[in-house]
Amino acid sequence: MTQTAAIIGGGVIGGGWAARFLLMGWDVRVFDPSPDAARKIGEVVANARRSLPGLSDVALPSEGNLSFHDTMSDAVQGASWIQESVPERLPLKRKVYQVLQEHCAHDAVIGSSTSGFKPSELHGCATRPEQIVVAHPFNPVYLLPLVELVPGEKTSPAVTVKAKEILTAIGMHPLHIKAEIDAHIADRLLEAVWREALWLINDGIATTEEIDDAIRYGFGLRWAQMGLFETYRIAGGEAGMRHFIEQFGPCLEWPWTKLMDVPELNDTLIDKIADQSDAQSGAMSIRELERTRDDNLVTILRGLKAQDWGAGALLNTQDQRIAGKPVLPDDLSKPIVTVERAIPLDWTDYNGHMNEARYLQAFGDASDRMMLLAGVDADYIAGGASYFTAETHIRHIDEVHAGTVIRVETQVLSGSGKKMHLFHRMLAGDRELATGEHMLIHVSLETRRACEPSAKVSAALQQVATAHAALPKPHGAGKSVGVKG
Ligand SMILES: NC(=O)C1=CN([C@@H]2O[C@H](COP(=O)(O)OP(=O)(O)OC[C@H]3O[C@@H](n4cnc5c(N)ncnc54)[C@H](O)[C@@H]3O)[C@@H](O)[C@H]2O)C=CC1
Ligand SMILES: C[N+](C)(C)CC(=O)CC(=O)[O-]
Repeated sequence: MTQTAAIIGGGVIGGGWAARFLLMGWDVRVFDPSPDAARKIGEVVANARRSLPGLSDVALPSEGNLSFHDTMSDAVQGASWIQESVPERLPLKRKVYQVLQEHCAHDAVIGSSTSGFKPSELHGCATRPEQIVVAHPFNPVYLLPLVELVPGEKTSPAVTVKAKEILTAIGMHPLHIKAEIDAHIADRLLEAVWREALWLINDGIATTEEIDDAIRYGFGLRWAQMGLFETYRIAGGEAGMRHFIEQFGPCLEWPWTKLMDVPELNDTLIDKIADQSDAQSGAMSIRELERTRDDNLVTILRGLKAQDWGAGALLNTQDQRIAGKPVLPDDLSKPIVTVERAIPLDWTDYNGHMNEARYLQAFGDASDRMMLLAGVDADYIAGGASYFTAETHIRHIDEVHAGTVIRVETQVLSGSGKKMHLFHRMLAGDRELATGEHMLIHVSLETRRACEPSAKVSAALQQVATAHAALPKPHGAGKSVGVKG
């Protein structure tokens, strides 16, 4: 059954939550008194639609239904998750809980996006504090998986468990923070960097652009994949963390930072920062900057996916959860769907459509899936045998663009002996985009020479090939590159 999330406050963060829930198949009900809320959320959801589905190598659930409501009482109807993302003002947040708890389900999770308030501060005079937990996300919520999950003393442990389950199911990484502190973990770290950056501008040492360059050409890249401690462990050389601390620990007592001192945010400093930021980035609109940010994040995240590391490993686990266990379909009277996915942003090229290399990647993924369905899984490969592709013929029939959901249907032309002869058709709906004919040979990973597959794999392939032999020979099968005239 489709689940429902209520979004209370649909600004930058509420819009991001709405987009993530929606694209993960939830119905989303929004309450925000601003007349601009529907337009703004529409724009955030449009950004999410072009970026999020391509992070996954399998098809996401069908998108849920987005609706806007005039009252909070209406918005929370049927919601099992309620996310409060109203402005960072404690009396306002407390008032919101009072109103929504009069109308929401008692077993719904109420998450707060608060960047800085502790859950016990939010609990204040709530009717049922046990329902309320801090769920602090990062912008853009639809791409970044981290959510700091901070239960308060009065939060029910069952709510924390349910919150973890739901956040994991929508592709997030709930980081359970056991102690309540102002600004949780990440904003405490970010604020230290932000404070130093303000000093550097105030003192005329660096501009906004120079500070951003210092981050994005250097340690920002490192932090995307290993964080602070693993990075510094490596920086200690072979002696690791102990040597690193010996060498750089004393610097903490030197005047490298301005510590807790904050520059006065007077008009002069605010004008200086805003003017420098305009000079640095003013040529692009916020929406253009968002799209550039999203393109870059998708590329980084997909790179981490290939390494099965950090946030990329999380995405791979999510894909496996969605795809389920590979089993041959009962009905073999038609080709097998071996790939169903959205085209990622980084698969397109200077012609504005999917690059030719990615057709091979999609067909390669289809062959991998067929191998898995036949029983050639990680254990089989670790046992010393696999398939190598010996020959490929791709026909490019129609263009395909980022975000389009494609499907590859695979017909097994032959599966006897050492050969696996596959014919893949790539489609978007009924539109044929490409075909790929592939000959794979079963090999011993020890000798690197052809050998017979196991009896189990052989039988599975034979079963499919026999059933598929009743299908018409696919158009284009057995063709070489055509030369007309
Ligand atoms: N902007 C950011 O980078 C991040 C913000 N947060 C947190 O998310 C929360 C929201 O922040 P933003 O989205 O940035 O603010 P925002 O100003 O973009 O959005 C707030 C939205 O709440 C609406 N609103 C005001 N009163 C309301 C009410 N009584 N009921 C329902 N909606 C109401 C406003 O119309 C507005 O659309 C804050 O607690 C903030 O600390 C968390 C992570 C990052
Ligand atoms: C600036 N901020 C405190 C609202 C930032 C956050 O809370 C998280 C983020 O996305 O950086």
